[in-house]
Amino acid sequence: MSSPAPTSDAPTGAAPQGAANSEVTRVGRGDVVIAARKLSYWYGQVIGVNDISIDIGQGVVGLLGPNGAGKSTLLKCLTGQLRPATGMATIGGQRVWNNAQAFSKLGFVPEQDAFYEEMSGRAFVTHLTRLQGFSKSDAATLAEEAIATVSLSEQAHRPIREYSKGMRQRIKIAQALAHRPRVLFFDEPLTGTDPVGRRTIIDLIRKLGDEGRTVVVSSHILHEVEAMTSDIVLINRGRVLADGNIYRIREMIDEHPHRIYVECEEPRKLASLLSAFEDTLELSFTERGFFVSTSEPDLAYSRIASLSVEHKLTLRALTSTDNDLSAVFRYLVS
Ligand SMILES: Nc1ncnc2c1ncn2[C@@H]1O[C@H](COP(=O)(O)OP(=O)(O)OP(=O)(O)O)[C@@H](O)[C@H]1O
Repeated sequence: MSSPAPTSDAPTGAAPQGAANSEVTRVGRGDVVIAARKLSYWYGQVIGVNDISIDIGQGVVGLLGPNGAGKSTLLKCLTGQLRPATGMATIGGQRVWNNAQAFSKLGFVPEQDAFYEEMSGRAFVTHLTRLQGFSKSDAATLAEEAIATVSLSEQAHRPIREYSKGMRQRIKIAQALAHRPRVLFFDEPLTGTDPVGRRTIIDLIRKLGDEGRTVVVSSHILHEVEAMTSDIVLINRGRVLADGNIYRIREMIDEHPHRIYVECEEPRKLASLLSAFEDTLELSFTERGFFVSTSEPDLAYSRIASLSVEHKLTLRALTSTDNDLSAVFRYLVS
């Protein structure tokens, strides 16, 4: 599996003027690629993001915060989809808002699906690549490469309406990669994926970061972000918690029981297998699955995956609720 090589016009550049450096959160390696200064956005009276100043270099950077923290709003401001109410965002030193040139340097994987369901995956990626200004044949070649990178070549002729959730995520990733941007944004890329799809996407994101791209990934699940990077920005109520030390956060989260939601064949059987372990603190059932509280989240995730394989209990969902993370954030900001 290979991913397209980045184009040569690598965007690096000076951060915009505005805030004193002491107020600026710095993440990622090397030169500043993405910069925001005093960035704010409101939805009427509701704060989306509030006075964010950040410099982001190369590699994978996790944007971590509970639901409603402002992650999607920040990503939309950084990618030029929303015009900030105040402040500005740049990529490679170029203002992002209303700037087609900056736009062609980035790839965006949105949280929501926005597909033409009848279109094949191949046609979807090719058409969007053409919109970046490539000729028909170049767009077709680039699309094919990107589709191979996400291991969907054999399913690319099928209409998207037939795709599973994981395949939909992967075809969205292919459209973001096809024009070979140096800068990529993923909004909650693991939502609804099964354990195998999750692993594939995590590995791909890590690889893109290792290749020297700047990859910003939002998530409300620490466990997921940690699997991709230790370079993490904490965001809550529209603000960056610059003083959030990730190791301390990890300790605090470990002190709180971690709640995992599982859907599988025969949920009661899997739950009863899990109940034998000391770190399983509580089990509660829903119509289609169950919640398990554990004091050892890392262990519990791998145990659930291996027990379901061993006992042939196909997993349909394995997600973390963000209750524990919200509790830690409330503690941090109070
Ligand atoms: N279109 C909208 N209209 C009004 N308020 C909005 C809109 N989009 C987001 N908000 C509000 O802005 C705040 C930040 O939301 P945002 O979606 O950026 O957070 P998030 O961290 O991405 O959360 P989630 O993972 O739940 O999407 C929240 O209070 C949210 O309710």
